[in-house]
Amino acid sequence: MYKYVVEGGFPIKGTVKASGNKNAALPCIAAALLTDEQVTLRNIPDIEDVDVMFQVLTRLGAAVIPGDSHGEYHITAHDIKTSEIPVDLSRRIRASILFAGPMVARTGKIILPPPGGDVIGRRRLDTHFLALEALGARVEVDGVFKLTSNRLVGVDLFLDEASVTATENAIMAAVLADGTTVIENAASEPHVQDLCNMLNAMGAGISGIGSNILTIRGVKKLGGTDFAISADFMEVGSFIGLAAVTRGELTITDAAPQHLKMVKLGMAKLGVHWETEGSTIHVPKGQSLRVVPDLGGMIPKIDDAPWPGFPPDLMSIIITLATQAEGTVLIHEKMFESRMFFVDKLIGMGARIVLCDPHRAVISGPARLSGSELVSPDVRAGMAMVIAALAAEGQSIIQNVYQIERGYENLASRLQSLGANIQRLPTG
Ligand SMILES: CC(=O)N[C@H]1[C@@H](OP(=O)(O)OP(=O)(O)OC[C@H]2O[C@@H](n3ccc(=O)[nH]c3=O)[C@H](O)[C@@H]2O)O[C@H](CO)[C@@H](O)[C@@H]1O
Ligand SMILES: C=C(OP(=O)(O)O)C(=O)O
Repeated sequence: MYKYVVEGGFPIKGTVKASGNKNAALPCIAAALLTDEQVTLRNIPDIEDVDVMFQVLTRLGAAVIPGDSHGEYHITAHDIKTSEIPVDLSRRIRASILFAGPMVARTGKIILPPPGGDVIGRRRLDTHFLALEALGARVEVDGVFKLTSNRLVGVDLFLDEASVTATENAIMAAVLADGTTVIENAASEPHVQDLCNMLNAMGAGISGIGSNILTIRGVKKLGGTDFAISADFMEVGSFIGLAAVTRGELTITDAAPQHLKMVKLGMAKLGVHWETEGSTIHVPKGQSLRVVPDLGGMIPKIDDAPWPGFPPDLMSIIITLATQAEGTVLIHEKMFESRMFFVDKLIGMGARIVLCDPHRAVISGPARLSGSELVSPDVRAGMAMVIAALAAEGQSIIQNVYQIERGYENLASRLQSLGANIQRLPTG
């Protein structure tokens, strides 16, 4: 168990390379189960969630061998020895649900203890099972989820919500089904697109990638591939937020700016700007953060939505940013029920926030923040606390950093290389 000890109040400065997208790496790792040939994945981030996914793959019988370069892994799922996902691993991450689609498609069976993950509200799994049932899987729920199937058959699916991981599970089952599947109201985030592109490189027949209607022509067999994960736009957005609140100067390379169009619009409402050159983003120093009112001087709103809307995983970051911007803004988190509760910690540091209900907060800034004792409830609130601590005067101690490091690669050392005063120390 580790904690961060942070001395705030200093601008960050330097260059950082964006890591691979966690939410793309996780389904792509699970998708390696869909073939008995070798799959090489590149740009896989070195984070806790990936480590757990690899442990599950290994327990299922796959070989996972690190390659020569950072983030490169060779995975071969030649023989799958068991259909049971170990309970200790399943409950550590939400993404363990991503084994459902590939295991049912490849072996016709999975026994999956309830997945774990962030404490950000009820996280329904209904869409996953409705989709897999429609494709021909039998679902039994008895403490664990047991899915079995003799044959998956292509079907027309209209998802009851554009769930990211449910779409990914449906895709991974449909690629090996008999016939054609059409998924309407599909999620289309960059990570869903990465998964589809990887599967097509393995021989799958997916069209409509990037839209909310996917057509999947089932094939008999998939082969190996060599595929690079795209940049983590949640990490990039977090680093931009950090540079802006500390009035620092930051260059982010390999940042996939094409994934940040709505983030740019959202952050511009708080006066944050950056420049783009190719795949590099440059955040200029000393930005004056100021809320830009809507027409007629009205209070603006920043709200999240499925892609291409403002990403829910950056709401905690933008809340912290808003505490440092002059003016008033409404933040409306529509997708998760409990993601906003961490704002009481920011209020404790001096932020001026009215939490209207679990989904809406009115924030007036700028507020002077003071260092505090904090516990990270989830990966993004944890990162938001790190950002607040680096903007605050004095020392903060952040506990439960496991919940941050499951999504941010080598965070403390990368922040140190940007001049941040942050130490990662054992608790106790
Ligand atoms: C491993 C992974 O990829 N995790 C991501 C994935 O989780 P995950 O796939 O679990 O999230 P879902 O897309 O299923 O749903 C997220 C939340 O949004 C709500 N919802 C969803 C779709 C919709 O049209 N309307 C709506 O309100 C759901 O009820 C739920 O509360 O997508 C989430 C939403 O981008 C991200 O926060 C997670 O980081
Ligand atoms: C909620 C998140 O992750 P997960 O779905 O893996 O819990 C996140 O990345 O913000």
